[in-house]
Amino acid sequence: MTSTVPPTDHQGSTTTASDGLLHFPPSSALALEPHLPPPTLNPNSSSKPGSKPFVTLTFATSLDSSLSLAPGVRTTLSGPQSKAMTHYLRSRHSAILVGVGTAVADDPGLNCKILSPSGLGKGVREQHPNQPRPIVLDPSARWKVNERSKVVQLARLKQGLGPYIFVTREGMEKVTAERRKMVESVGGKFVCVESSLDSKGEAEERKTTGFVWEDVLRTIREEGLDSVMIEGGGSVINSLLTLEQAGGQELVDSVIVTIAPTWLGAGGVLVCPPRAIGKDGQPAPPVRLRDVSWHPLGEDVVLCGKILR
Ligand SMILES: NC(=O)C1=CN([C@@H]2O[C@H](COP(=O)(O)OP(=O)(O)OC[C@H]3O[C@@H](n4cnc5c(N)ncnc54)[C@H](OP(=O)(O)O)[C@@H]3O)[C@@H](O)[C@H]2O)C=CC1
Ligand SMILES: Nc1nc(O)c(N)c(N[C@@H]2O[C@H](COP(=O)(O)O)[C@@H](O)[C@H]2O)n1
Repeated sequence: MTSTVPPTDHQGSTTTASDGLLHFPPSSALALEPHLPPPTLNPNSSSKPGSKPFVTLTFATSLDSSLSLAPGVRTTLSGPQSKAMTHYLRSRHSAILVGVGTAVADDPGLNCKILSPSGLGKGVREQHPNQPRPIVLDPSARWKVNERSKVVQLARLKQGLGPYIFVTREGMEKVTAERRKMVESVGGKFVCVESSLDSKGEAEERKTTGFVWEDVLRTIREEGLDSVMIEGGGSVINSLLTLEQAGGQELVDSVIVTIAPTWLGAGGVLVCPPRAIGKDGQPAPPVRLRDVSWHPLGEDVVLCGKILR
C-alpha cells in the first residue's frame, strides 16, 4: 500500500490519514524494546525449526478484565496510540495467533497497518513491509473462511499474509477442496497440528482440551516462524495462563497488556484464569508478573512484564 498523502508528524503523533496507516513514534517503540523478540529474529525470515518461538501474550482489556462486551461482539478498547502500538508489535513478530472464537466473532484483518519507517521523512506513506503470518487455532475446522473474510481480502490486496489455519487430523478431513484452494490462493494453508497426546495414547483427552500448547508452538517453529504474538481471545489466553500457573511449561516470554479506562460490565469475555491453591491449602493468585513497566499511551496504559516463575 503506497500513497502520496502528506506524512504525519512523526515526533509523537499517531494521527491516522485516509489511507488508514498508523504511526508509532520511535521514542515509544524504544521503551518496548526489552519486551520484544530479539532484533536478530527477523520477522520475515524463514528460520530453521528449533525449540519454541518467542511468545508474546498481548491483548487489550477493560478495568473489569473484559476483552469484549459479549462473546461475538467486536469491541474497541484501544485508543489510537495503543492501537498503533499493537500494530507496531505486529511488525515485530513473525506470526499473530488468535483462536477460532475470535476469527468468527471479529472477522479480524490480522495485518500490520504501521507506516513503513523507510518512507517517513521522504513524504511517502507506505505500509510496513513486515507483515505477520496470521494463525487461527481451529481444531475442528469450523471457521467458514471465505473470499469475504477480511484476512483473505487483505492478503489478496497484498496488505497482509494469507492465514495458516491450525487444525487436528480429524479437522483436516472436514476441509473441503474448494476452501483449501481458496486459502492457498492467497498464500495461506491448513496446517495439521500433530498431537503429542496421540503418541502417548491420550487421544481422547485431546478431544476435550483443545490443542496442547507445546504442539502448537512446535508447529509454528516447524513452519519457520520464530516469534508469535498471541492476541486472544478469552479461552486462548486463559488456557495459556492456566498452564503458566501449573508451572511445568514456560511458554510465554513477554506479556504486553493495554488497559483501557472503561468498564465493560458483566457478561463480557473475561481474562480470568482459575485461582490457584497455595501450599497452605488456601486460595492463591494464579499468575503474577515481574520486571513490570507501565507506559501511558493516550488515555490507555500499556503494562509490560514477564511471568514470575
Ligand atoms: N481485546 C482484545 O485484545 C481481544 C479481544 N478478543 C475477543 O475475544 C472474544 C473471543 O474469545 P473466545 O470466544 O474465548 O474465543 P477464542 O478466540 O479464545 O477461541 C477459542 C477457541 O479456540 C480453539 N482452541 C484450540 N486450542 C485451544 C486451546 N489450547 N485453548 C483454548 N482454545 C483453543 C477452540 O476451538 P473449538 O471450540 O473449535 O475446539 C476454542 O473454542 C471475541 O469477542 C473477541 O472480540 C479477541 C482477541 C483480542
Ligand atoms: N489491541 C487491541 N485493542 C482492541 O481494542 C481490540 N479490540 C483488539 N482486538 C484484537 O485485534 C483484532 C482485530 O484486528 P484487526 O484490526 O481487524 O486487524 C481482534 O480480532 C482481536 O484479536 N486488540
